[in-house]
Amino acid sequence: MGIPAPSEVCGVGSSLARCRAVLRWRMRRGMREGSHDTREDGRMPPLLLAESALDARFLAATAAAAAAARRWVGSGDGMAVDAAAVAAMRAALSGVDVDGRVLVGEGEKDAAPMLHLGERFGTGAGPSVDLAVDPVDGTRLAAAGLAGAMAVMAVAPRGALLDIGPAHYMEKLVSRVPGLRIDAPLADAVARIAEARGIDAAAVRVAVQERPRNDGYVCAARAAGASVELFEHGDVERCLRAAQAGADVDLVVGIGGAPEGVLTAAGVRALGGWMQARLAPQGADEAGRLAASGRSADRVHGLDELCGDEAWLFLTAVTACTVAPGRTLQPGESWSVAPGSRR
Ligand SMILES: O=P(O)(O)OC[C@H]1O[C@](O)(COP(=O)(O)O)[C@@H](O)[C@@H]1O
Repeated sequence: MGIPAPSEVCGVGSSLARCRAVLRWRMRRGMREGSHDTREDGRMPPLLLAESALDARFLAATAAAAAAARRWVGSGDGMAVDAAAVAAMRAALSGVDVDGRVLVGEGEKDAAPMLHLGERFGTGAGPSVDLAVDPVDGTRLAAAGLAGAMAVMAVAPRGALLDIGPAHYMEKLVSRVPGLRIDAPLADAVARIAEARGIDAAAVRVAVQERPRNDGYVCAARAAGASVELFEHGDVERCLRAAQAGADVDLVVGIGGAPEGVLTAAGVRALGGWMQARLAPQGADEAGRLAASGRSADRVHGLDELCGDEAWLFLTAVTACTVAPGRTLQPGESWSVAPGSRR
């Protein structure tokens, strides 16, 4: 693993101290300013978004999407929520000084307006980046005027994000406690969390998206003695919380959206959390497309494969979102997590 980039959680703009830290870091890594060439070892150079204020541009893109979507909060019209967010996000991304590619997007799954897979964005100047994006995670929450909707994206060096291809669904396990295995009985995870926190299994809080496909996780968590929170939408918000100490949730587990899984990984990694995932096709069509694309639903992906170690997460609340213990973003408020923000 490389030397972690100096970074901070939240906020647009760089402090003088942060700029000095970036310079020191770059000198240690021996990098030339503005260089995006492949290094001698064949790896891409680090993605230094903050030093060129590109982080602010990406955060502005989620802010623009959220602002446009807010017009439709409570309207009952989820398509309008998504369409407004997508148009605003696309416009905001067009002028960013990157050679950008949408690698992971959502629209096809819900037949919603979308940023297309493979779509290019940016001016072409600057670093080559890949994007995992959900213009609004929690579209139906926003349409119903409920909390938990956000405009969100992960940005990483080209090739660093897991290319999920035609996958729509993914099994996820997210926690603050390292070493949990998605292919082990859920009782093991509950026991390890209880041990790590010095609490009884009954005090371990597991969040599961309420879907028939997730009934088995609910039964297993309850059988292990844990307490289960069922939620309707918005697994990104809960996964981010589960990755942080002191949160109201210890573990998020179950099958949810695959794109959300990839962009969640960027935040989980940067916050020092733990995540494993595997593609989980729902139905023969998705399974067939996955197999035809050469992807396996058996393979367990850790954070290295999901997002690498240089991915950023950017988000803006469409409706109120609690992204960290004691940190509720009000509509329009933004938050970013830079690589190495571990705390
Ligand atoms: O609603 P489905 O099809 O079960 O998919 C689950 C996914 O949908 C969501 O609940 C909402 O996502 P969108 O608002 O982007 O549609 C995600 O949080 C979750 O990962």
